[in-house]
Amino acid sequence: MSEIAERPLAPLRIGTRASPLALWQARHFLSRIGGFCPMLQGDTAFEETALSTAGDRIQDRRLAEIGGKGLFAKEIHEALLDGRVDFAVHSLKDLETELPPGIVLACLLKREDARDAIVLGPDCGEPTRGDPLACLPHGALVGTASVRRQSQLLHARPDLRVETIRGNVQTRLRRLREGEFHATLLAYAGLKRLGLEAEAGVVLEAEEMVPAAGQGIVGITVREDDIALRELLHAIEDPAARAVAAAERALLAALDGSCRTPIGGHARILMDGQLYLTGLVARSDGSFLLRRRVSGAVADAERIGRELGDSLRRDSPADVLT
Ligand SMILES: NCc1[nH]cc(CCC(=O)O)c1CC(=O)O
Repeated sequence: MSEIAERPLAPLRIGTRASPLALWQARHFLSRIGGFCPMLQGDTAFEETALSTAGDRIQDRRLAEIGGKGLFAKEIHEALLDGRVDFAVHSLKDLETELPPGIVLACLLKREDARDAIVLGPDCGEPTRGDPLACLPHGALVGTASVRRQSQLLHARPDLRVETIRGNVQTRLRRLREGEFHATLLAYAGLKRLGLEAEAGVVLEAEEMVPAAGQGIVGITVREDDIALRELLHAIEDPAARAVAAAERALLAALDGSCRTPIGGHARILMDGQLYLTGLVARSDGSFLLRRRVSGAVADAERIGRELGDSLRRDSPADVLT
């Protein structure tokens, strides 16, 4: 056994990004684990390390331009592998599908609402019943850095204009209030966790705006050889979150799009016990959009995801998935 593997269980060192949302998620996880394991309750059980990542430092460009999701996790993976932290808490949607050797996704927490919400600025209409996008005036400027949200918006409403806006949730809301944009789209899960759900003007159904794979799920990574911690984390994992995440992440991996490809993936387990997976591939400008829904046994989640990904890939024009 390595030195790292022989350390006592407490204090556990937790690695997280420094944003308010990341810190909320880290503390939420700590309360879950403390509730399960009395030895890990209270302030002395954990040490929190807020890690600054390249994704957080570079704020003026689209993620797609600067290298995508890996930017958030790279420094966190390194801290894990060096033994500076024992586990790391992530928004699953920001975590690449293929983790570096030696790191495993040991635990997924129960999913928060996976839908996207429209946050309306001062110049927008009131949300109405019926068409959820009707609150956006003709030609409205929508701020988002997500090609997935952009493509689906423009497909439904070609009159809209989209401009890149990044930064954490609070920064985006401030810029919206200052009148830089008519509206922005954010994950409803993030708003709820920050106590900002009242900001959501309209919550879009997953069929209207297919969420990102893993949206609303918090995932915990650990070193592969940390068997004791993996067992503990396995015990608090939400099996439904594991199944839907497996389907959505297999879909994403099979599509193998670049980080510039708009891809959506959303799975649910319904009352009949079956897993339903919606996948989406689009062109950023909305001129092509393909959405497909399949279902199957929960135990086959990964295969369902892979097969849907393959089928979407087969039926998409060559320029979309390059
Ligand atoms: N890419 C940033 C990010 N990563 C996770 C969330 C929200 C929380 C979640 O999806 O679990 C957000 C903010 C957003 O997309 O509005």
